[in-house]
Amino acid sequence: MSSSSPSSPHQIRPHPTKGRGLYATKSFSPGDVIFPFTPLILLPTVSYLNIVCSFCLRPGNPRACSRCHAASYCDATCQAAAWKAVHSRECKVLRQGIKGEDRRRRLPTPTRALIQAVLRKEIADGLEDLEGHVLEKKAAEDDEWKDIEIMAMAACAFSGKGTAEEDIRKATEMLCKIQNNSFQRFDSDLGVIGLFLEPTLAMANHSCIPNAAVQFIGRNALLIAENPIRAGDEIELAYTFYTDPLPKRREALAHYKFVCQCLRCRDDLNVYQVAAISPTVNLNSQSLVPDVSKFRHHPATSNSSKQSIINLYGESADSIVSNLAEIESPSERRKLLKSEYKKRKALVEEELWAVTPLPDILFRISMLYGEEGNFTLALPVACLIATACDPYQYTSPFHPIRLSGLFTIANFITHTAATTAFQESSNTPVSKKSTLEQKIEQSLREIDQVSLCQMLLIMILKYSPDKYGAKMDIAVKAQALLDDIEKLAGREQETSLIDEWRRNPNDEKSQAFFEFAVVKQVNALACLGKEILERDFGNTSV
Ligand SMILES: C[S@@+](CC[C@H](N)C(=O)[O-])C[C@H]1O[C@@H](n2cnc3c(N)ncnc32)[C@H](O)[C@@H]1O
Repeated sequence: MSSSSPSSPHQIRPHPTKGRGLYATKSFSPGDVIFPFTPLILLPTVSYLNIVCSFCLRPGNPRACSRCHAASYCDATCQAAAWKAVHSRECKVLRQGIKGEDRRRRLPTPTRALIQAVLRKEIADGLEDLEGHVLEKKAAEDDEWKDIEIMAMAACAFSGKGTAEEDIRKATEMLCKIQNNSFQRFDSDLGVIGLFLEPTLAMANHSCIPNAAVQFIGRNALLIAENPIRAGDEIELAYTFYTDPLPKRREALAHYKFVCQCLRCRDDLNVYQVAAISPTVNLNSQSLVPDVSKFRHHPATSNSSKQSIINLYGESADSIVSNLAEIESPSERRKLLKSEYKKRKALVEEELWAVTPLPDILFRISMLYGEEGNFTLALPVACLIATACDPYQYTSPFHPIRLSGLFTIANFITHTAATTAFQESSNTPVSKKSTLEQKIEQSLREIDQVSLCQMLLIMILKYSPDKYGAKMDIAVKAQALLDDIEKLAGREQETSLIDEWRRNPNDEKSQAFFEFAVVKQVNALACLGKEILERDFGNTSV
């Protein structure tokens, strides 16, 4: 573990109850990059070995190493860098002693990480001081320990460094440390694509109300402030989905061998109660949240009947997400989503949209409409997520999921704008008999969709971290779309208003413009999203 220099923005110190902890040595505002970390170990997970570069983890069409076929690279630069870092030794090992490419590819990710640690002294040294809870895990003698032993034996056998009792003991110890201190390397499009370990970053302890988060750019992990952090504050991250209900969080944290004592856990606070006390609520004045003052007084913060409904119907989205991943047919996925949505009818009726698993169900529904090319339905559901789910789950407008929500809306608008803007605008009012689709199309025709899309993309850039933002996937995608929009002719008036808002967002005129052009329109679409859900997923017919 690198010791912190006097100018370092973070410092490792003993913590009274959590071992050691990572502390800030200066203050940070939400969205600030505290520090960029370069990995000691970085590996794609098995299922992504052919999809992401084994060195920088960027998705694409990487070419497999012609010797071992068990690592792939974007280009010669990444391949050369990986070769120097670890692959020259790993490649030999992955080639030797086992026949058949498929088996090599299927070595579990922790075993491959362990092989790297066994082969390279620098990696083993980097793991030395980390907490692995080895004795507790060994004493449990459960399936987890049996798996650890099997993986350790496999890594020793593969690496050819000896399979004596002492070698295996050392390997189990390193594996426990790898497991207890790794991060899941997340990609905004693909989800979890790899394993990332850096010993100083690994000093950050867990909280279900974290004040910082990790975002990845290529090989590096950026530690980003989510809440205001003062010099001397402990920097805390979430090791698990902090919007899951308490029992599920406890289960997920059990293998880290501690019971979380944060306020969310201690008082079993619901998502609205945590949002109400968040120090970042006031930053939402330039966001899709229509009335920031109401935020702190959501009915579910005090109404006991709403709280009981949350306790009864709130649950983790894990099984829904994994069941959906198994189903290829969109119509079968629709059936499953319908049955899951209906099970949470009580949450819907009480408008408790931010309670897990409802946001995940809505997200999948919106993606399904998108996949089916039904963007007029996908867009309002995405607007509902961005206004009624995301701001409560992630109160900081800098949070990557908030940015991703903005991008999803902007992306759907590029489709709806193309289809609705050029249709003849009908002067006949929308009668009660009009289908919901007609009503939405009519609403879309009344919106300046291009300006809305442009402003959402500008918001993404504004909320991306200053120095590194331009390299983040989401900011790169937003900038590319923005460049296309800026090429459109005949938008001088709109462009001048948007430029003025961009320069002086807090100016009264700019605020009114933002309220009208963005907040009002997205929230109106979100209301239509509720009607869509009721019609397609809430009724009784399948
Ligand atoms: C990634 S390490 C964090 C650094 C660790 N505190 C150390 O001294 O090495 C994870 C371990 O830290 C401890 N830990 C993390 N968060 C904690 C919390 N909220 N309460 C108690 N212990 C915690 C647990 O022992 C856990 O297995």
